[in-house]
Amino acid sequence: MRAFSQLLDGLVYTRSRNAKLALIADYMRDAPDPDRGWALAALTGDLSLPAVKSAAIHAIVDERVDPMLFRMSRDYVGDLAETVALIWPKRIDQPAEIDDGSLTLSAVIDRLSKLGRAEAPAALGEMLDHLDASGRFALLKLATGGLRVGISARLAKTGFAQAFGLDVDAVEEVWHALRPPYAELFAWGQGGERPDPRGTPFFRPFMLAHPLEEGTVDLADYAAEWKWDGIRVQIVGTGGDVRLYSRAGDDITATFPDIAAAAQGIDAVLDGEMLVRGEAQGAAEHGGSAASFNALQQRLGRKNVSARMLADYPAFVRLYDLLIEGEDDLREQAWEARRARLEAFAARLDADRFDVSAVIGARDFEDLAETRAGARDAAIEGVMLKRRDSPYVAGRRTGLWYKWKRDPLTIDGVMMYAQRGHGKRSSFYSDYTFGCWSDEGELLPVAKAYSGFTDEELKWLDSFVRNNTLNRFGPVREVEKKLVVELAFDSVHDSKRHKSGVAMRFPRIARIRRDKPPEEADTIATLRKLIS
Ligand SMILES: Nc1ncnc2c1ncn2[C@@H]1O[C@H](COP(=O)(O)OP(=O)(O)OP(=O)(O)O)[C@@H](O)[C@H]1O
Repeated sequence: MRAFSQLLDGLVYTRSRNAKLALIADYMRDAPDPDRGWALAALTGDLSLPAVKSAAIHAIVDERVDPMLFRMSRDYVGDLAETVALIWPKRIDQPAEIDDGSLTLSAVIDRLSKLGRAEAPAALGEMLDHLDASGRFALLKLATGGLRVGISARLAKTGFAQAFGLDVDAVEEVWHALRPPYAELFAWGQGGERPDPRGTPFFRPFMLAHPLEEGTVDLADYAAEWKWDGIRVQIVGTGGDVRLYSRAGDDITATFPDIAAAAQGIDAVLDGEMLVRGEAQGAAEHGGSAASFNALQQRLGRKNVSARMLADYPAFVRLYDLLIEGEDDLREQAWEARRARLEAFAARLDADRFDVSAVIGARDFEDLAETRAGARDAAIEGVMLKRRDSPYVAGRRTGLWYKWKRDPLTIDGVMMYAQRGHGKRSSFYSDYTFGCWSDEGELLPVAKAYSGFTDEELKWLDSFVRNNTLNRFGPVREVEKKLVVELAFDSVHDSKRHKSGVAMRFPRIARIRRDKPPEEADTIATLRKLIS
């Protein structure tokens, strides 16, 4: 437990990605089994323990900690686990160094996984008594579920891979077939056999695209498809089971039971875009019948999907690649060959739930550019270009796939609030909230933007904020409503969370409009007209 808690401490206090990786790799190399496997599960978010409710922690706190001290520290520290770890009192009969190293991470996990609700406070109290402050922090983080120490699952896997000289994508490939504490994975790292995930539906890392910055491609070498505005999904069917994986490799089968059911029985790995049926604005001309991202968003992140949801927002997948069919791994083959196999395969699937992303017919690049410029379908984000002879490779490989996004939408907003940034920007007011005018003539926030300006402009914006502050509340400054900025964004949607009723996707600053008076900034009504 001591080594694990030191690792968490290190991760909390380290900003640099490489330093974090080194900490994880060192730990993975040196810690004993099965502790390091449990640690890996905790770091990747794959450890599922019955979370101890914060009520249980409050119960032990009431019993053991001075309430005044708790309240003050909580206000100061914020996080419950961190607060309790800090102020937990030692008993008088205890030696100064409580954590003698005998309490292992595995023992803690075992204990937590069997903990009943009634016994939780006493058992936690007893464990806390045996740990130092870092250990207590680690224990309480594990107990409350979710470490939140600023690392992603991918970073944890990369650290593991680095420790044993493995390729992280190769680790990703077998990951979903294994369960914590990943004995087979560590055996592989130490020179053993690569775990064989056959018979288990498991995720393969996705092929990604580079932006087509400038220049053109020859359409004799590249095929063009629309870039659909949904979420990437991999459908894996083996041994009668079907799993759906997101871009990050998360299992999203439970969120899309309609798709999983329709894919039942396939023996293949398919790649495509999850969308929701509907007629997005202008859809018909491009094979359409997809709603905008707004509709899909209603389905995302849900575990228990009601029948109503399924009926109101029916999902379907627009397929664009076939990685594996039966025993045939097609990834080494050319895109064109895979595409032919995909079309034949998809013809056997339920047409309500699956279609194939059409190849855009264009005479040449200019013709394609014209078609792209004229595309009004709100479910389209731009164009994808795929080299006809390219294999399917994980990650972004120059020259194989390009994304060529549509020009962004723009609107003029007025700066309302500003906050300091992070890291290199922590001494600048670099994070801004912008508003547009309501029908009643009130300025309402519509977007937060922190990018799109040069270093020079940042300095200018920072001093604008400092010289035009009306009020301060906490870290936020309210500024005089007089600076107009042109905001670029990818799309705009209805939003119940914002008073303005709208939310933008990927807003950024396109231009500072010092020439424009705030009264002439755009209205929310204008913004609403751009809702897709
Ligand atoms: N026809 C298509 N072929 C491949 N990818 C597509 C297609 N239509 C939409 N996409 C989406 O585009 C993404 C490819 O772009 P990229 O590799 O840059 O990923 P990204 O970082 O998610 O990009 P972005 O944030 O620009 O959508 C895929 O992850 C996928 O979700």
